[in-house]
Amino acid sequence: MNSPTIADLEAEAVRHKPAFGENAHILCDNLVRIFKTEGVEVVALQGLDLLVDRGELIAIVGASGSGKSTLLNILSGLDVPTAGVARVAGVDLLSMSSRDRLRYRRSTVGFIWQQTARNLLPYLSGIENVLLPMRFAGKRSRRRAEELLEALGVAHCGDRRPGQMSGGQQQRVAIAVALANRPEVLLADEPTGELDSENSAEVFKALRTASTEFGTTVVVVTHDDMVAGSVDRTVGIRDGRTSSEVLRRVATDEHGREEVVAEEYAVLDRAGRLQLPRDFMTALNMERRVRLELERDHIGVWPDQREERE
Ligand SMILES: Nc1ncnc2c1ncn2[C@@H]1O[C@H](COP(=O)(O)OP(=O)(O)OP(=O)(O)O)[C@@H](O)[C@H]1O
Repeated sequence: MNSPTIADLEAEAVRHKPAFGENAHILCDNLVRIFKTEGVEVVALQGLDLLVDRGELIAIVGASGSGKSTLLNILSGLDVPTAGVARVAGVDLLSMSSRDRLRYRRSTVGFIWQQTARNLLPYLSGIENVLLPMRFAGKRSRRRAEELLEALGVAHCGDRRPGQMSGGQQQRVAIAVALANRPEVLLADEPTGELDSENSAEVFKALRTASTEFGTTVVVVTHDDMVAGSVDRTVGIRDGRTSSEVLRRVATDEHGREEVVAEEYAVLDRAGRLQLPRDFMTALNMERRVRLELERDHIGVWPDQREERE
C-alpha cells in the first residue's frame, strides 16, 4: 500500500477537526462592521468572535460605544455586517435575501428594546399585542398567548393597555410578544434599563423562564449588575471585540454550603490573540511589547525591561 501524502494527511486532519463553532446556535467569527458617514469611517466591530450554545442565557457587557448594540442589531437581522461570519440557528446573516430576512425577523428571532414604549402598541391590550405577531405569521392562537402571559407572570395584564401596566409588566408582556412565534433566539437590549430593582428582578426572571421553560437561546445586553451577575456566562466587549468572559458555577464550600463562584477569563481568538485587561497593563507599565515565557502549566507575561532601561 502507498504511504499517505502530505495532502492526504491534511485532508484527514480537516475531516476530524470540527469547523469553528460548527455546533453553536449563534456563531460570530471575525465579525466586522464599519459605518461610513460623510466620508468618516467608524469601526464599530473589529473582528468579534462569539459562540453561544442552544438554550444558553448569556449577558453582554461593555463600556458605552464598545459595539454591543451594533452586535445585537446584526444578530436581529436589522443590520448587515461589513465582513466576517454571522450565523444564527443555521441562518447565514450575510447572504440572506430580503425575503429570508423578513422571515428570519418574524420567526427565528424575538427582540426586546430598552424603551418599554417601543415594544408594545399603546392602543392594544396585552393579549392583543401578543396576538399581533402571530397574525403576521398566520398562526393566531389565543390559547398560546394566554399561556405565554401566564408563564411570564403577567396573566392579569391580558386585558390592560400598556399605559395601565408598570414598566416591569410592560417588559414582561414584551417578552411574551417576542416569544409569540416560538423564536429560537431572544435578543434584549438593556431590557431593565428603565426599571427599578424590583421590576428588573421580575423581568430577569421572565428571561430565565424563556431559556429554561421554552429552551430559547437568550442574549441580553446590559449595564445592570444584577442581570450580568445572575447568568452563567457574561461576555465583555471592548473596542468592538470580545475581550473577557466571566463564568459562574455553583460550588460547595468547606461547611457544605452552596455558593456561586465567578471566574474571569480573557478570550483567546483562533489566531492566538488575547486582550490583556487595561488595569493589568497600567499596573505593570506594559506597552507595545511584552516578553512571554512558556512554563509547564502556564505562560508568563513580563513588561519589556529593555524599554525601561533605554
Ligand atoms: N449608524 C451609525 N453610524 C455611525 N456610527 C455608528 C452607528 N451606530 C453605531 N455607531 C458607532 O459605533 C460604535 C459602537 O456603537 P454601539 O451603539 O454599538 O455601542 P454600545 O456598546 O451599544 O454603546 P451604548 O452602551 O452607549 O449603547 C460607536 O463608536 C458608535 O458611535
